[in-house]
Amino acid sequence: MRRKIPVYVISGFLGSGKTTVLLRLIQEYEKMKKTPGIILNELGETNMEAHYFHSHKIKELLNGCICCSIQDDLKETLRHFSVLDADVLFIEGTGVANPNEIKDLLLSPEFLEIYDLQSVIGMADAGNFLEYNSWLSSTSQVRKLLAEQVACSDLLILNKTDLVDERKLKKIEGKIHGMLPDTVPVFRTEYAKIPADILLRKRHKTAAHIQNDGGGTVKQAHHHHHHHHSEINALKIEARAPVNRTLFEKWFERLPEEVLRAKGVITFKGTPGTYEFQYASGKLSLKRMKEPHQYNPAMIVIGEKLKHDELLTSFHSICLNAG
Ligand SMILES: Nc1nc2c(ncn2[C@@H]2O[C@H](COP(=O)(O)OP(=O)(O)OP(=O)(O)O)[C@@H](O)[C@H]2O)c(=O)[nH]1
Repeated sequence: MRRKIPVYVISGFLGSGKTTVLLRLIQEYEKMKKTPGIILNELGETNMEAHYFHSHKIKELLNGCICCSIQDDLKETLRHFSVLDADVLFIEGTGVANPNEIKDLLLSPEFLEIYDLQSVIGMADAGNFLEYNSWLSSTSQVRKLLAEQVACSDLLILNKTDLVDERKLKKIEGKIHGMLPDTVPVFRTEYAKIPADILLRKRHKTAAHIQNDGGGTVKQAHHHHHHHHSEINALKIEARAPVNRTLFEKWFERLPEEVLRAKGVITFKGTPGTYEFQYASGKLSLKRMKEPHQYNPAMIVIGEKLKHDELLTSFHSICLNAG
């Protein structure tokens, strides 16, 4: 019989550090001379981070969430990966995915024969955790989603600890412990730096999630899952010409609060090269790209009840027409 493929599921809210930890997981497997397979799911229609993964066995599932609208695509992809020569499979859901759905699929009779779920690695963003959990500054949709993502973790990484002080970290840990069983370890990290043996350990106890019907066949436990992200969506904005850098940065400072995340690739007037950028935890970071790439400058903006027309108009007028 073929050896089961170990699988890690990476979960966590928008911008919490899932891709950062995924790149660490890939590195660890490459050190062991093993070939990782990756399933990457994005809410937006384009993956603006494809250059991180160009030499890997990767399947991108775009424009929807594998926990609901494109779950059939995930099933198809899992069938396809099972015949490929990958030593391990990493699944990164969108920042609004309910990881229970992915977990249940992996534990269903069809995939239980092929895959061996090692761990659901949950990422929490210390920079935003209290705000996203507060009824004063967040919606019930976001709060429920966060709680579900945390509760489903086999390992919880409290990331971005550089963005908050010790007092706040203790408060966040208190909340997280209240959402998790005592057996689930919580680790503080910056840029998801965590020892490999802690990260890669098999933590998922499959038996806890399945029932044996006594006749030798394994039945999936029945969960009632909820989708808490119907109002969180993505918008692609193309930058048809190089933009004024100062105005570009100002545009991010003035974004409406419903914008939770953005990422993309941009060129600036009077500056050579192409820049990749990330907007997460309310902060914009820019980095000049070293390698040649295949992108037309554009960004994916993600948020709750985004006003598409307003964002498009403001971006085009501020960035393209002025300066
Ligand atoms: N300050 C700080 N920034 C971090 C840390 N970890 C990751 N980041 C940055 O936060 C941004 C988002 O990180 P990602 O790893 O892309 O987050 P993600 O969860 O994959 O984001 P989504 O694409 O929204 O799902 C990037 O600019 C990272 O470099 C950290 O510990 N501290």
